[in-house]
Amino acid sequence: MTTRTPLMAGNWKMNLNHLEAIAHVQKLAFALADKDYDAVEVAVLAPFTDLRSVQTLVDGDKLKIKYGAQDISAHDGGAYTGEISGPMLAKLKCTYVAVGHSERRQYHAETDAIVNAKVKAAYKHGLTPILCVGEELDVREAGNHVEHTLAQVEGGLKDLAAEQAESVVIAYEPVWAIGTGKVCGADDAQEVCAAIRGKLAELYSQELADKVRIQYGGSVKSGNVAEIMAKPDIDGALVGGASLDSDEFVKIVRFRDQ
Ligand SMILES: O=C(CO)COP(=O)(O)O
Repeated sequence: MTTRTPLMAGNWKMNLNHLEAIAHVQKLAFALADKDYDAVEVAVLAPFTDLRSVQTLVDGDKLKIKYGAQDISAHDGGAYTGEISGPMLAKLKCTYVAVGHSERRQYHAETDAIVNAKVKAAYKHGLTPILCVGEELDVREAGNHVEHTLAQVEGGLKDLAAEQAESVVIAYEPVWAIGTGKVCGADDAQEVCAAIRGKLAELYSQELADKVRIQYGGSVKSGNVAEIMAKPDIDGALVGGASLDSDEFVKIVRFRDQ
């Protein structure tokens, strides 16, 4: 049985300017410094305009906090107004990049083919994609949530070699639980996360599936994180709203202390 280090990542979405980002990361670093948090990996997914400031702080103070972006262009460079490329993110030493977040799928019409191209762009430039998947409410109500989510996993990883896929992070984020306060029950989240691991075993191997970290995201808070993290196939959380409050995010990172 492989041991997977939990990954607790804050997705700031379109919040915190670069000055607020510096203050926020400083608070996180201070609050996490008094105790060894090696057992949990902590990351922030910041707006593009914050990344240089976050990099300077993390490098300068040798912080263990990892950082990354919330999107990546499928293209390496050129006439793509408003886009940010993999080489640009790599130059800023980003570790992670979220790909296929439901808000990108919904508001920017990202299809599985686009998401797949972005996953490949991330690997091409040494970034680890956090591939976001999950169903809308009507899909869950129709009982098709597992099938729908697994199709997104398969589409996102299409033609990806095992050497790459073994380091992917998959975030299961049921759309109806995002920003709504409606957390998916821990057993329901486990059901889908276990199915995702099963799909990875089918696509690659059980050994690879056992290595991949699968996060849950959707209204995660300090009050529900321990129950979610107790599930065998859930290896971390992708936290939106609650990651903007440094005290609350620190409590989430320290879910084991509860
Ligand atoms: O979308 C999310 C993280 O990517 C979840 O957002 P909330 O934690 O605000 O529900």
